[in-house]
Formats: sequence, C-alpha cells, structure tokens
Amino acid sequence: MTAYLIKGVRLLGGDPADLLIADGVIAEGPADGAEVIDAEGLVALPGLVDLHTHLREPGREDAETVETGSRAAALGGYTAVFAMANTSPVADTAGVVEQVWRLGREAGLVDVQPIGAVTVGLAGKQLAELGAMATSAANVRIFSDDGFCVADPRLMRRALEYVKAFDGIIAQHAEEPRLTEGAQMHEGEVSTRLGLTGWPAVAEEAIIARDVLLAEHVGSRLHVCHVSTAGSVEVLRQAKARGVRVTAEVTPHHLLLTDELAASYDPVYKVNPPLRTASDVRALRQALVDGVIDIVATDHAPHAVEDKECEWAYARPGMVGLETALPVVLSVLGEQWDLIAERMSRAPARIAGLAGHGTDLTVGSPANLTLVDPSARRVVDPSGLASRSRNTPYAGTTLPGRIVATFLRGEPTVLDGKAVK
Ligand SMILES: NC(=O)N[C@@H](CC(=O)O)C(=O)O
Ligand SMILES: [Zn+2]
Ligand SMILES: [Zn+2]
Repeated sequence: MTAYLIKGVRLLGGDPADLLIADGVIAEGPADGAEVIDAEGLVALPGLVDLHTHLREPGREDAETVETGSRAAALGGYTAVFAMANTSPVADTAGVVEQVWRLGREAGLVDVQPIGAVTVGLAGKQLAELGAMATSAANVRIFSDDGFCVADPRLMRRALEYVKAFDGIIAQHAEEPRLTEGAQMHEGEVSTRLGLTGWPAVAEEAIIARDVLLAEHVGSRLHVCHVSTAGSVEVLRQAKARGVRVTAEVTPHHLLLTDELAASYDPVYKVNPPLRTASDVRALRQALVDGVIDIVATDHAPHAVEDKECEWAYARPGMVGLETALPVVLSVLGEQWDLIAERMSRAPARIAGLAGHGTDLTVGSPANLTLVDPSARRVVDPSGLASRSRNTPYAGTTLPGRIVATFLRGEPTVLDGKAVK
C-alpha cells in the first residue's frame, strides 16, 4: 500500500503542517518512500458523510448507478454516503439492501450505507422487515420512506418503537400529503403570481410537530430530512430544548436558492420540499450555525433528461448535489472549517453511528479525508459532472472551493481533482 506525505496542508484551516498516511491510517514519521503531495494552500477536512443520497440503483441506472453516484460523491469530498430506499425494487428487504451495499463495495469509491424503507414498497401501509435489514450484511440503522411521508401516525409510532430496540433512527420526509395534493412549488406570493398550486410550509411543520411528539412519547430517535422552513426550525428548537431525541438536516440548495427561481419555469428548480422564501433561507442558515439543524445532507436526486427537461408540472422533483455541496456550503458559511467539518462529516457520522468516518485526523485514525483548495473558484458545468444526470441548478454559477483530493482508508479516490478510477 502506497504511503502519502501531504506537505504543508492546513488541517481544518489551521497552520500548515505535514500529514502522513500509511497503511490506511494517519501515521507518524518516518515518511521514507512516501509519495509526496504538495498541499500548499489546501485545507484538510475529515471525509464528508452524506446522510441523504439517491443512487437510483436498482431500477433507474439510466439516471445514476451506485458506481457513478459513488464517483460523484468522492469528487465532492465524500467518503461515505447513505443511499435512500426509493429504488425499484424498493430497498425494503435484506436482499435489496445487501445488493446496494455490495455494489458500493465493488465500486470502492466511498462507503455506501443503505437506508431501509420504513414501509413495504414505500406504500405507507405495513412495516417493512426492519429487523431483517438491521441484521443483514448491510447493517441498516436508518430507515426512511423518503420521497413519501410516513403519514399514518400509528405506523410512525410502530416504526419508532421497533427501531428503539437497536437504537435505530426513522428519517422522515415531512410532508402532510393532504396539504400538498397537486403542489408544484412553495405556497406564497410567487406561487400566487405564477398561478401554480402551492406546497404550504405548514405541511412540513405539522408533520415535524407530530413526529417530535411521537418520538418523545416513545423515547426513540427521529431524524428530519431536508428541513426547509423557518417554522420547522422553531418546532425543532423547542423539541430539542425539551430533550427530544431529534436531529435534522438541511440541503445545500435550501441554504442558497429561493422560490423566485420558479418564475423561470425551468424544472431544474423543481424539488421536494420546494425552494422557499429568502426569510426561510435566513432562518435555515442561522439554525445550521446554532446547531438546531445538525447537518447538511445533499438529497442528491439525479433524474434522467426526459424526467427533467419537460413541462414544469410533469417534471420530477430533485436536484443533483454531491459535487457542489461543499462549494455551496463554503459560499454560505465562509471558511468556518471546523463548523463545516462538524456539519458535513462529524455530526452525520455520529448520528448514523458510522465508525471510522467523521473522526479527527489524528495519528492512528482511519485516513478518510478530503483536501480542498479554498482559493479556487469554479463555474459549474453540468457536462463536467461525474453523476450520470445533469440536473444541477448551478449551471453557469461560480462557486468557491475545489476538491483536490479524497482518500478512503488511505487510498486516493480523487487526485488532482480527478477520480482515480
Ligand atoms: N428531493 C426530491 O425532490 N426528490 C427525491 C425524493 C425526496 O427526497 O423526497 C427523489 O428521489 O427524486
Ligand atoms: Zn424527501
Ligand atoms: Zn431525498
């Protein structure tokens, strides 16, 4: 195994120092025979961990595969991603989660951790085989019907009770379906002007309020996917103050973009939950700094051209995000490297109970890390993405920061900004 001496790197943005990687871990000298990487001006972060990725395999390999999504992740600075269950077939059995897990191992670019469905076929009618997925080789600990809300409160309660036994988590896509029938975008001034059916903030907030009460009642862990409104932040703030075991994520796009973009009628801006208002964006940013929102998760949602380049009403919701997440967060938070490491690596690894990721880059720790050039600026070019899909809302946008290298257990997955395999 090649050893690497990363010279003059700024660990979490600190003073330049040398970092030696040998035998898969951060090592101490001597560095004889190590391959030298000149890292002057680069910042080292623990490898990023994404708790919310759609890899589309099995079923929609035309939009993404475990391998192409893994490559996009590595290029984005990630060393682990959690693959959502809304594949075809749905990841609701031990067989499917093991298949996804194995495909991740074969690709070998990031650790792919499958998320299991909460209900059979994501249909919201009966609990899936949570126990069998938990004890499978994929070792599933997070369950989600993402794409759909577990709307039935009795089923949600049962799911929370079930996973409590092994300290599992239910990750909820918070959307009261009766309040979002036919919804096309955020319900507000802009939807009224455009004449599009609105997706009201209360549809998200009502489910989060219900679910924190259920999680409190059961004493289980709840994770809230893609929080998008200021009202949701307030519900979470109160629940956390009471000691409810709830964690929450925000996507990069909800930290940057607003519902005004829908006025273009370009479906690239159609996403679930929808882009909200500037004041929601402000509240989400503040919550991310405060810690009311624990993590950034991409909700990387690749879609084939025919599902995206059509009329707004018919387009699928979702945006790709793995390759632009860190640049977007950097543009939002600035060079607060320790905070970025916390929200994009340490906290997601901790929430998931994922060993070996999100650890400090100290001697003996697994060498899962990424090197970023904060001074570089890059114009996003959809055709240059490694993802099989092109539905980025940032085409032509200049974003700060370039991921120069990523290491998974001491092996480079990205060098000179290019995927190694
Ligand atoms: N975010 C989206 O707009 N779409 C996701 C589903 C989801 O995260 O709800 C997808 O699977 O395409
Ligand atoms: Zn969702
Ligand atoms: Zn999602």
